[in-house]
Amino acid sequence: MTSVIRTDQLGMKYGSRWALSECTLDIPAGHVVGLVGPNGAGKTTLLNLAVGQMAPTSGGIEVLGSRPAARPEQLAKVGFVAQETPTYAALTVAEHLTLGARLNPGWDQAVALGRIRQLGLDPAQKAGQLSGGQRAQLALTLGIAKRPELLILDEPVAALDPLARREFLQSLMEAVAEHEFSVLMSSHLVSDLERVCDYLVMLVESRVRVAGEVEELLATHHLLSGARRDAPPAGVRVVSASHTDRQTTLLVRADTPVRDPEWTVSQVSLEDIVLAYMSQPTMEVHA
Ligand SMILES: Nc1ncnc2c1ncn2[C@@H]1O[C@H](COP(=O)(O)OP(=O)(O)OP(=O)(O)O)[C@@H](O)[C@H]1O
Repeated sequence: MTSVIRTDQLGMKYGSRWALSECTLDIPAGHVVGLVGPNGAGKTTLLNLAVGQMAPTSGGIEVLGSRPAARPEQLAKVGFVAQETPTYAALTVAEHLTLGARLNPGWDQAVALGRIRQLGLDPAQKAGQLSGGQRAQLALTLGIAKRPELLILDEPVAALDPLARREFLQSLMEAVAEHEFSVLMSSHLVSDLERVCDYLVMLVESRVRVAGEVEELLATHHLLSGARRDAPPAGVRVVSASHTDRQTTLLVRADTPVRDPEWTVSQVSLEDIVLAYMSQPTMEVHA
């Protein structure tokens, strides 16, 4: 299967500090990938490496089969909406589209105009006078009208209110359904990602903590509760554990169903999984 992003022991160091280390990933095409992790985990660093804005300190990265930004054809295949959805305050909406058309060989003006009309944006309005949500939608329009194979978005909804976030993600999903491109999107808002992503990559303290298809992550993680004890059931890896005087609760990864009568097994949400990995950066592994 084609990979959109493949990294091998990828590392990036600023001064003496690793912002990303030993990052090995192979993300198949055709997914909406959520990139999550606490502040400073290395998400923006990974995205900037993926768009070729900087070169890695160690290891390798391939995006759509070549080195990021290696050739104009490769640049044309990757759209990027950087953090804080950058637009030019002094340019009108229409001028942004003109600029997009000039800079991108695969530019689809019909798609761009259709989206602007659908969003109710005034082509004559300057980007500096748009609301945060409208600016984000304009930046997304530029990314989509480029007709990329992979669209990378760095925290695109961070500054938006819940309604604007929903509208933004809705437009993104409509565009994905219509044009069939892959998406890699970082966000802190796991509940939003849960609605739109079918693949998750989680970074904690500059390392990949977990990566995989959401469906598989949900199928292989469980919440176990039972009488207080220290030992988990056989064959599970404990991701996080909490105890009261009488009860133990474990979030575990298990490749086969847990059928131990001593434990009550419940389903977990993606948010439960993310929070468990975040709260226990050094995961214990039990045989
Ligand atoms: N230009 C830079 N110079 C020095 N250190 C940097 C630079 N950019 C990032 N860092 C450091 O690298 C680490 C990873 O930063 P990065 O921005 O990739 O994290 P992030 O996961 O995107 O964080 P956030 O969620 O807060 O945006 C942090 O410790 C940060 O301080």
